[in-house]
Amino acid sequence: MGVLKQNVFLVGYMGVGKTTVARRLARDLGVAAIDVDAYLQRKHGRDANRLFKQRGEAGLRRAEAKALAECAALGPAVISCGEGIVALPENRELLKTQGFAVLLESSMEGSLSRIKSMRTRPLLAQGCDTQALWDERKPLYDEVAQAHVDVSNKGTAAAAAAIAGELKRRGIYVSD
Ligand SMILES: Nc1ncnc2c1ncn2[C@@H]1O[C@H](COP(=O)(O)OP(=O)(O)O)[C@@H](O)[C@H]1O
Ligand SMILES: O=C(O)C1=C[C@@H](OP(=O)(O)O)[C@@H](O)[C@H](O)C1
Ligand SMILES: [Mg+2]
Repeated sequence: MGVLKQNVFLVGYMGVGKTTVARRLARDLGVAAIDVDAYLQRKHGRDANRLFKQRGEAGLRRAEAKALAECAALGPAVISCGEGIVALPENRELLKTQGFAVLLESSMEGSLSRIKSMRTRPLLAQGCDTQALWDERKPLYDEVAQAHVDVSNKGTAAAAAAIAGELKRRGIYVSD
C-alpha cells in the first residue's frame, strides 16, 4: 500500500464510470473513496434527483458546490464527481487547485449506453439534449483535467489500473 499525496478528482460525462472506477481505484490503492453524489445524498437525506426537483438545477449546483468543498477537505481521497460539477467556475477553480483532476474519456454514446435507468440522472430524466450537454461540458472538462484516461475499451479494473499508473508516474500516489 502507499500514500495519496493529494485529492484525485474523477470527472467526465454521465455513465463514463466515475463512481464505479473511483471505488475500484481507491480499493486497489488502499485509500479512501468519496462520491460527491453519495455525500450529497447523505447530507441532505435525499438524492440529487429530488434536490433537482425541489430546488431546480441552480439549487442542485449550489448544494453540490458545498458538498464538493466538504469532500475535498476530508481528503486526500479519490473523489468521484457528478458530470455537472464543472458547470460552476468556483468548482473548476477548486478542481484545479485542491487536487489532481483526471478526465475519464469515452464516446458520448458509449457512456450513455451504460446507464440502465434514465430516471437516475436528473438531466436525462427531464429529456435534456445530450449532444448539446456534451458540447457544453467538453471544454470545461478539458480546462480542469490534468490527465486524460481513455476508458472506452476498458473494464473497471483496467480503467482503475490505468489511472493508478498515471498517479504513480506523477508521484501523486507513492508506494511504501
Ligand atoms: N469500465 C467499465 N466497464 C463496464 N461497465 C462499467 C464501467 N464503468 C462503469 N460501468 C457501469 O456503467 C454504469 C455507470 O457507471 P457509473 O460509475 O455510475 O458512471 P458515472 O458515475 O460516471 O455516471 C454502471 O452500471 C457501472 O457498473
Ligand atoms: O448533472 C449532474 O451533475 C448529475 C450527474 C449524475 O452523476 P454522474 O455524472 O455520476 O452520472 C447524477 O448522478 C447526479 O445526480 C447529478
Ligand atoms: Mg457517478
